[in-house]
Amino acid sequence: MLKLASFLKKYWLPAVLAPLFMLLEVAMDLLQPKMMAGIVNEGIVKGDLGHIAATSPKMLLAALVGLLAGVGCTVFATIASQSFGADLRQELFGKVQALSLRALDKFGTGSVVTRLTGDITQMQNLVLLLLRVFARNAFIVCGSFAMAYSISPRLSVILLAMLPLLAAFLIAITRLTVPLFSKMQERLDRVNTVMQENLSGIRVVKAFVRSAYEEERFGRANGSLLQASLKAARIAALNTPLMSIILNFSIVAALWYGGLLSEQGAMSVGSLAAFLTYITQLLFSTLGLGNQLMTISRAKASADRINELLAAPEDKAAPGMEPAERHAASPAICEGRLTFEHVSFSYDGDIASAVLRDIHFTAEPGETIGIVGVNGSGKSTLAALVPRLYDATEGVVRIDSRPIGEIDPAELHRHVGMVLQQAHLFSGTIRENIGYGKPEATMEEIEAAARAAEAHEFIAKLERGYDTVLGQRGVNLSGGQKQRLSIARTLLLKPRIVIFDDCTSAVDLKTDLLIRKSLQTIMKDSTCLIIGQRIASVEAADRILVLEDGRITASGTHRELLRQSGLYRQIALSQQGSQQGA
Ligand SMILES: Nc1ncnc2c1ncn2[C@@H]1O[C@H](COP(=O)(O)OP(=O)(O)OP(=O)(O)O)[C@@H](O)[C@H]1O
Repeated sequence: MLKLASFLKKYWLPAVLAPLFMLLEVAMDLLQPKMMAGIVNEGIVKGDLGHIAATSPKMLLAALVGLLAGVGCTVFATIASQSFGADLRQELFGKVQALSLRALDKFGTGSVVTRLTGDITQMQNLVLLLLRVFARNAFIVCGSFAMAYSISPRLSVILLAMLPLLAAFLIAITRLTVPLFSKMQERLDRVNTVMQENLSGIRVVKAFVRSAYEEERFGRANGSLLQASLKAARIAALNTPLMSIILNFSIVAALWYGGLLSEQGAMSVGSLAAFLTYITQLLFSTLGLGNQLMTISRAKASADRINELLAAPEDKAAPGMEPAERHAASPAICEGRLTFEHVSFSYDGDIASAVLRDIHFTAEPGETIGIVGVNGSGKSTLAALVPRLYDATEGVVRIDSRPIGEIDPAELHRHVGMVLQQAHLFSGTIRENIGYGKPEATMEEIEAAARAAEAHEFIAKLERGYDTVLGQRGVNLSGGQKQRLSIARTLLLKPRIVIFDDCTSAVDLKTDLLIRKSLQTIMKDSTCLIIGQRIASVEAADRILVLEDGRITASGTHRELLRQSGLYRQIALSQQGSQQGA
């Protein structure tokens, strides 16, 4: 938890002022019983009305100062905790952007979302609590003990005897609750995952009339969260009564002794009343501290989860090289020669379960390489290694003879463009979406990229053209239109190496042909990898690689492969009818 405290450094002033104001408020509160004792002893018992008249305005002033100090504390504590939460959220979001896909796969989206929202809110609440209520209770405990001690040291020492017992109890309950709160947050991850899957796949759910099943699935996740919450709550519920027993026991002992002293005339009634007020305050504030310990336990579980995400491996970190060194050591990609040197890859890092094995080929600058293979043969995985979405488990991927691990990530991404199978668009205008990778692009550049991707025609037909606002994930476009926009987005960057990962699967064959023709012109100097289910998408490539079970089993031109590769011939024959039909 202390690691995260560094996020509070920037807001040290409000973080210091808040408890100071609270200290002032508590001091004012603690003065009241003492002044009241004076009124009882001097004013009421001795009938000194002047004393009452002189003390009353002081009590009012103390109350007013206490009130203002309380407001000040709330304002500063809110500034510090909200700013702390906002910075932590920003940092964590930045971290998520930098995380390797392997790490993201491990955490899962639901868990990342819970950490970014629920866990950070827990931490934010903790800071607010520590600066206000916890500080108040801690000051009251110390202050009321000091005041009680100033009235009767002998009586106060009895209260001290309870401390070891109380400490042992609080340590035990914290040990019990932290793992339970961690479990609660994990179950919350599951609830978020189910919710996200449902919302992003709501069309499938409706098409398959599976709402009832989805509700049941959500109910299971929700029920298991409830169970974990109740278990934690049951333990936490023991906190107050057990602490009350310990505290009340010691207070009864102090009172019994206080009564004796008063009877013997060793203690005045007013002092005994003030002493009682102080130890009652002490009792409530200690109970408050105990309850707040539950919030701290919960925040500790959240802090561990946030730290786990902050410590997760980042993308593109070349082993043994600092980013600055990498940058200095990284000349610009100039030719765009792409080499896979005996590359194998496994998603879980275990070579025994590799999905790519011994991939070895070179794509020369300006060359177009087609990659075909059945579903699951490893085509998209191979493509993902080029922009380092994943790193090769064995072997090396090189660009212009340099291992890609040594190329500055920004440089790599500037020169490697990728159009993914799933066209993912963002809410915003069409213009913003095409210009996503180059926000400074002119309208002419955007339009040229859209024309090359055969998207200009349909955009021009829209009422607001390039200023048409897309819904979340481009929901108001057809699948083929989305794919064309995502092709335009990549073409705008004019990358040296460009990968088209089956990105025209939803485009009709005629448009696919037009796109490929314009690509041949616009990308003639770039190295292209075209992954395609359709032979028509790759047949014009300079060379085609056939991928089977993660291995390259044949390589050649369309004509050569028709003769040499049984699988290629099979795929080509199976598509002949549909192509002729088109
Ligand atoms: N994120 C992932 N984690 C673990 N395994 C994965 C992941 N993505 C893909 N795989 C596995 O890797 C293998 C290759 O998948 P890949 O997506 O590269 O195939 P593909 O040839 O592109 O398939 P398709 O033609 O269906 O797109 C498959 O067996 C798949 O189950």
